[in-house]
Amino acid sequence: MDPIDFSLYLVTDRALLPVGKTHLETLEQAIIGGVTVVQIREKTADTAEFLRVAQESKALCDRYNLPLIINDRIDISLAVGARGVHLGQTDMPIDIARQLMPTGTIIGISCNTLDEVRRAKEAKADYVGLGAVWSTQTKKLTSPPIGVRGLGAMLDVLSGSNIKAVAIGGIKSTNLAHLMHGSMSQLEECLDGVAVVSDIVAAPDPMKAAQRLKSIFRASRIVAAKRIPTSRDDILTKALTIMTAVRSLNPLVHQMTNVVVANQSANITLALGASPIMATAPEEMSDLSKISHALLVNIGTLVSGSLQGMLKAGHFVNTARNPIILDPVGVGASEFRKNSVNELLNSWQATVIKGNAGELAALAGSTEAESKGVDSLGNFKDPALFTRQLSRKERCVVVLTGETDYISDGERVFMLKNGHPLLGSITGSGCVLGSCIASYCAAANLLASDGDQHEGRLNRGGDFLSAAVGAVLALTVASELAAKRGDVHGIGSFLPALIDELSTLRPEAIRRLAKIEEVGF
Ligand SMILES: Cc1ncc(COP(=O)(O)OP(=O)(O)O)c(N)n1
Ligand SMILES: Cc1ncsc1CCOP(=O)(O)O
Repeated sequence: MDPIDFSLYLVTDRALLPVGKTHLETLEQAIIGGVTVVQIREKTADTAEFLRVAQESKALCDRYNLPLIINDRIDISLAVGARGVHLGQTDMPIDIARQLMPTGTIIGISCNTLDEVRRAKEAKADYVGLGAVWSTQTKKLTSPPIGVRGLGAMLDVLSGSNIKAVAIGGIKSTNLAHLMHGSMSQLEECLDGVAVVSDIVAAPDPMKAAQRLKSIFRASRIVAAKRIPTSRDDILTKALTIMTAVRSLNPLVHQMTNVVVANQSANITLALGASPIMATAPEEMSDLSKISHALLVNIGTLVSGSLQGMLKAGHFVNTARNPIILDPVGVGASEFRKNSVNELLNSWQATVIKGNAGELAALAGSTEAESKGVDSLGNFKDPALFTRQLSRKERCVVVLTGETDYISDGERVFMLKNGHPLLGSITGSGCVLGSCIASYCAAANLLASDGDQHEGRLNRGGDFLSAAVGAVLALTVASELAAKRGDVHGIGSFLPALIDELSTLRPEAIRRLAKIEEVGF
């Protein structure tokens, strides 16, 4: 028998059908739209009704040569000759189900924890349904959603096995690209498919809904496979091209930052040649995402209201395919900050995460480097390796700041040694670096060709590694030039001099002064 294509797995729910639509017409429309496998899920029907729905659905699926799976009930699956059964953790164990079902029957199981995934692997399930990823109106959840990052950890457990993995719970065309990008395993294995209920079943046009999901799924898998090779000199040249583009394109950089640094962040952004807009109200996030070119999210003085704005803003910015820079300031200082960053990263995909050793350790759940409030105490034994691993885990560029800065896209790691002690002595130097990275990423994204696979993208495919390198070089080289000036006598006179130096900084100065090396492994 042909292997099942799990790409777009429709799970039915007749209770969600719009008024006037029948189960069979919706199912047929969804199949025409591109569903690749169907599961009949009947949680309240009695046996006779479940059997009738299953038989009718099987006849329809046969007409389109599509595999049918039955939720929970081995007897109904056998009765209609379905291709398989989907079991829950408290249903029939997989080994007994195998004995009862004909050879070749597909057996899937729902998994909500890493242990459940490990057990499904041992029991040789054919596939696992991982979730719920996000909250959903379709089912009353008994445990919290696992989020895209939880999914990635589950895919790590399945690495190297033949078990297929589909995600389920709250999946819609508006969050599918983020799901596909953010959930990849450390070895870059993607989900085999997505199981969807309401986004198709409750849609006014189930055919269009299925088409849209399918096209985003396909595009996301192609985008995931792409890589841009870059050498040390290449990256410097690209970083300087982006620096020039910031001035010529004058991107609008939306910054949701903390109250301590808002003013200097706005001035530094202007000095680079970009334009700042500092706004936090959730009500204006949709409008701002249409006019801005990048978003900076800095949690330095986070309150519940601003978190809501950040959650919304990120969602709209991913949809607009613009970059998001996350600065998890002092994330290790409180449970509120930790939970908030977790929620942010499960709600949208960051393009760059920047932080000091203490912050990035807290974000990664490592105890190697500790923090005192927003300051870092100590560093990692191998900062380059840590940066690369975090970048792979979070599926974005990571900038680890310190006396030496490390920047990685999960493949390569660059080590940058520019800067002056005065930069570390003013408040918010890390935060203004976030503004620089956001401005450079905005320009890099504008420079990128949009590509044809745009539906699967969370940005235009800009070179964000070079952008981050360029931004760090701009700020640190400018700090060296500012510190040398005769009118700088301490931190009070340093900040305006830094802003001046940034506004006149030229690519040639960076090329001459840059201390950048690629770290080999
Ligand atoms: C593919 C897929 N994954 C998960 C489920 C959840 O099924 P459900 O019957 O609602 O719950 P459990 O009893 O399995 O936890 C599904 N139907 N399909
Ligand atoms: C059956 C199931 N299992 C986990 S979440 C869920 C419901 C998913 O429905 P929707 O796709 O409408 O969020």
